[in-house]
Amino acid sequence: MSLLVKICGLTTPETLGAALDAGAEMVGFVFFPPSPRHVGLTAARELGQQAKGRALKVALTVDADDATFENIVETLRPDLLQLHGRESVARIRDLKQRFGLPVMKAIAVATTADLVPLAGYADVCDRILFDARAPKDATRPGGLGATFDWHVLDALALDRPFMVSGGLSADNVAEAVRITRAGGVDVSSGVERAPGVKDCDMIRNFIRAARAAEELSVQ
Ligand SMILES: O=C(O)c1ccccc1N[C@@H]1O[C@H](COP(=O)(O)O)[C@@H](O)[C@H]1O
Repeated sequence: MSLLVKICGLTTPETLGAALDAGAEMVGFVFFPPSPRHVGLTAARELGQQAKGRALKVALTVDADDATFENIVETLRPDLLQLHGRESVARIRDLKQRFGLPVMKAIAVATTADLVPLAGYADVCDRILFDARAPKDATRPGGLGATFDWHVLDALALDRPFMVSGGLSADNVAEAVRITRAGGVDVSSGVERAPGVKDCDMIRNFIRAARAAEELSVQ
């Protein structure tokens, strides 16, 4: 199966256009006010219209309430909800029932102990995202450009599609795919000039590097 590439934290028509033109399968929009990539609802509506039918639109939230989800669903019309907080299995079940959308749960990883809750989440989620665990004093649980030890996933047995993220860039994406055997990769900081400032060339380079990794892995 081909590798899915997700470019996350897009905030402008130009950078979204670069991701779409370069063939990203998923484009992510961050709805988390403390993030430098946070998008308001008006921008989300416009970016959503631009991406419609060209890539899956992913709404990233962190422990959001129902009213926030209602606004996001109404404006962005997401194809996938990425839950990047401490959402419980019960909360995810409720969200899936309420909005009828597939869910990708982010699991914060530093050691193999972080994989313990996975079984419960795998039961209810459509996809899992393994991301680097943020430091305790971080202002956000992701989007920090930090990697984790990909070998933590060595013994992974998961009956759900999964992606990896955390500090990926054009320079390390091939190695991340080789070690984790992930079906998808997700990047934000690694295609930015400064936090929240995406760079079109870096987006294109990342997607090119991910495609090269894909070719190596099928040989
Ligand atoms: O991007 C953010 O600001 C963000 C905020 C809150 C939760 C997650 C966030 N980003 C996601 O984190 C991973 C890894 O990002 P990076 O490539 O290391 O910068 C990715 O899924 C981002 O979309």
